[in-house]
Amino acid sequence: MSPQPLLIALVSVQFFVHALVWAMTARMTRRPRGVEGHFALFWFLLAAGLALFVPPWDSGSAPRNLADLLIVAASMMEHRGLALHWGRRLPLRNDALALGAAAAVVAASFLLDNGHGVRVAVVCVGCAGFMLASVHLMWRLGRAATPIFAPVAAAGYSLLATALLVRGVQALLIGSTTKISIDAPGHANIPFAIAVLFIGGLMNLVHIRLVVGRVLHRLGQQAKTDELTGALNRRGLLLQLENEHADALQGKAGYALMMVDVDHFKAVNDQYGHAQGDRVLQAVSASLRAALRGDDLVGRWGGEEFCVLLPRTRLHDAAQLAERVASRVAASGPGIRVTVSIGVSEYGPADRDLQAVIRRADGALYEAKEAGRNRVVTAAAG
Ligand SMILES: Nc1nc2c(ncn2[C@@H]2O[C@H](COP(=O)(O)OP(=O)(O)OP(=O)(O)O)[C@@H](O)[C@H]2O)c(=O)[nH]1
Repeated sequence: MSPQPLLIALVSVQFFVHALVWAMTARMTRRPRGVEGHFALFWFLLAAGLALFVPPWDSGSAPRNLADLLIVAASMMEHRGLALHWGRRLPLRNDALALGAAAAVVAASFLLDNGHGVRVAVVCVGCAGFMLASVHLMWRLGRAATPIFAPVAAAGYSLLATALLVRGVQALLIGSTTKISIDAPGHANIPFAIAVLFIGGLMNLVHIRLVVGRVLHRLGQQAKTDELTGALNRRGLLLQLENEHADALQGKAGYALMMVDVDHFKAVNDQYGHAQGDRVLQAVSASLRAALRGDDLVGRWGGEEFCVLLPRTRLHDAAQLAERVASRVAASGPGIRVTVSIGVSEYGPADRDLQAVIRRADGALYEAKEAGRNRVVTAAAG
């Protein structure tokens, strides 16, 4: 056996292993139709396509036509996976049409015995087309989330697509006399097989980077979000507060804080039950967000207490916003009506640490409760 089929067999086994790993990932994440499932299918189709090149059949035989189609279908699955990653749901019809067109050309070349050149051109142009569509996605949608990775991956895919297009045109022009392809009969093109292995490894790295990045991003979001209300949790809001405070200490614009506490919430729970209480908390959180401005951040501070960060806001304006919040909550919903008490404070130049600003808002909230609830109390910076 010449080293060529052996090398192709090794590359194919390697790609089957990639397929297995992605299939396991899709199973673990329960996303068989998600990005992971698409990548599993991509690697499987590619590995199966390559496996068909291993036996030393003559170029133009049916298995090789099938291999070409499998490789084009693999590119389609990869493109669909990448599109899903960036939140695009592609109409399957378009891809099926592209694949159908490729199948028709391959079948025609097979029936007319037009041989090697046309088939190679179909594979190259088909794969390059899907790759260029992926480049478009990476550039348009991926850059915002990963400003370095997406352009680098897009550049890599563009290079590969260009090489494939050049090869496709060349195969058409030179026809079956070309000796570059892995299935050129009797031709041991070891560097080509090694290049396929190497490029495959890089593509798998792209897939791993995308999926791991997304999982980490989702975990990061979950760690900062309150599950019940969808607002930031205490940790998430504290991180933002610390940033805002650090900016204020460096002389940038100050900020104001609101501590918002639902009045007599224990009575709501006692009277209507915990589940209804939960719904009231969700409604209060939604009212807070609806009453505030785009930059303001709402966090659930604990239990039935919310904290709101108002960047670049002075005490007077914060107090007006707090009145708006209180009336919005009191007027909200056809369900159980509740009121809130609000303590407001602002950053002052003497506040070396964030806790001082929080303590003042807490103190003002306590005063609002003491004064009879359903009101706003402000605490000026010392
Ligand atoms: N349903 C529900 N209740 C909660 C949750 N977290 C805390 N609570 C309840 O919120 C209530 C808070 O009661 P208190 O601290 O006495 O305050 P309050 O009844 O609102 O009285 P004031 O604040 O003084 O007006 C307790 O009964 C807690 O069990 C939650 O996630 N869901």
